[in-house]
Amino acid sequence: MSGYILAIDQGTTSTRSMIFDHEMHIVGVAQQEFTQHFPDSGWVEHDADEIWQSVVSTIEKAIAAAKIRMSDVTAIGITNQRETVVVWDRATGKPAHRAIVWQDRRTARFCDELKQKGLEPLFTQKTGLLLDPYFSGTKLSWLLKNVDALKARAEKGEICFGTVDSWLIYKLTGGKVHATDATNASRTLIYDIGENRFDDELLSILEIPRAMLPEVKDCADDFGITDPAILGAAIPILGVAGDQQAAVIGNACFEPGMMKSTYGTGCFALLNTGPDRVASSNRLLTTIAYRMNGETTYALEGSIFIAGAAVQWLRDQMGFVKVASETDALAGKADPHQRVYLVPAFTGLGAPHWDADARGAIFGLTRGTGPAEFARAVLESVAYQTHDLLEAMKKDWNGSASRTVLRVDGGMVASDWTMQRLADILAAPVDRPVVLETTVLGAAWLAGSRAGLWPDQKGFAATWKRDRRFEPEMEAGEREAAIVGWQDSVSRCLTNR
Ligand SMILES: Nc1ncnc2c1ncn2[C@@H]1O[C@H](COP(=O)(O)OP(=O)(O)O)[C@@H](O)[C@H]1O
Ligand SMILES: O=P(O)(O)OC[C@H](O)CO
Repeated sequence: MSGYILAIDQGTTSTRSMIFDHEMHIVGVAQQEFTQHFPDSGWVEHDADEIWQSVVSTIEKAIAAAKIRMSDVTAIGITNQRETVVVWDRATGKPAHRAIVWQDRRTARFCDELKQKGLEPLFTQKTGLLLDPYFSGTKLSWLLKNVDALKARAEKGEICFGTVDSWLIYKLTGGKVHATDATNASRTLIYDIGENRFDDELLSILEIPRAMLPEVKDCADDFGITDPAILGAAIPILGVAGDQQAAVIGNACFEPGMMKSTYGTGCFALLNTGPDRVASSNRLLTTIAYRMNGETTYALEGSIFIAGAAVQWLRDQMGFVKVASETDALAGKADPHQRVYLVPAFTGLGAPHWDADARGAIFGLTRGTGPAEFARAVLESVAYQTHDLLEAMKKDWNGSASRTVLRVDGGMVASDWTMQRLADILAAPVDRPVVLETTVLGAAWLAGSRAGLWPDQKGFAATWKRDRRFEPEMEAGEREAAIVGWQDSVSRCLTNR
């Protein structure tokens, strides 16, 4: 059977479009970075129009690279940076403000105020999230309070709110569809993940008009048809998921107890808990892993804000390496007798600490410490942070996570040294798949299976292939001492103890 799938991965720093053939092989790729705006300390914004242009341009280039025509594409899947807030004029499609990015901390004080009013348990019980600026709700509330006339216009239905997926669906369909999927909705802080609907009580607390919200659909669903005036063909959009959830799907973590961890800019570990909505007692998030055929599958999530970004810091700010891949060999040369720890709290700490005011620090420096020890500390910090997440997951989920093999993906898993250290620190095997582009594969599978072109869930899971399993090799005493040193370092950085 012929027919191609176009998958769009709209990430935090770049947009990627990929064309897959009917055998699920990648036959065309295009990637484009776009501008990061930092208008104030802790603020991060994107130009939604620039994002849209990057999507159109990478689609065209990917189509050209695959040597096909747009009309050869059977269906489109979209995956995206989550939580980022876009508001636009329903009639003209013009953004009403720059998008406020998930990393933006401007609503930290507002979150504190809501916590002081004792509202966090209510938000957590309904949304599975915490009152942290990371999520969309308080950012949207900020826009409604600070952009002239926005609230009045939103109440009249003239303004649309959406995460980046909604924005792209709206643009691709020529303004005909204002929708999102359940995974993206589950990150907004206004969506009740048990009832599967936006919640009036939370909307009222955050003063968000219902008239501006998108329709929420399953991940494999009908999200409209592209406007031929834009891409030259009318193609159905059949799959949508937030990028970390798409990685769960792409890594075929369909069974309860299966877990993936993605190492890109940040690191996000998700444990499939099946139809059970597990409430965390250890500051993890409860979120929607996917919703298919109206049935919700939940996950426990641990979110780490800085993973590969620390490697970029080593390269760009410290100048210790020229390219990220050099860190692998450099870390291997580090003096085994020095115990140097980097706590990469550059933008605060995420799970399980949720300390927006914590800042990074390095411990254990000696006269002999050099670039190799820094490189090792950077790569190890990823392993230690994952360890902390998994410990929290074990406590939350009857110890079952301890029996799980971790499936990994993302740019950083190319580093063998990091993957070996991860297995050592976790004292558990780590499986690296052949296809590292699991996020985009997940979005493609949602669309491809809905189109009847790709295998069903079981058939797709059977195609997952391991590139390499990293088995733990570190001696138990050494591991325990290393973890104690890490935990001591983290405790010295926390401001919310
Ligand atoms: N060989 C490597 N060793 C360590 N880190 C790497 C390596 N290759 C890429 N990275 C890191 O991985 C990140 C890129 O991964 P990617 O999955 O593309 O991220 P994102 O989707 O968040 O932009 C960068 O932060 C980069 O520093
Ligand atoms: O775009 P990424 O890969 O950095 O992922 C961002 C996450 O979705 C934020 O929650």
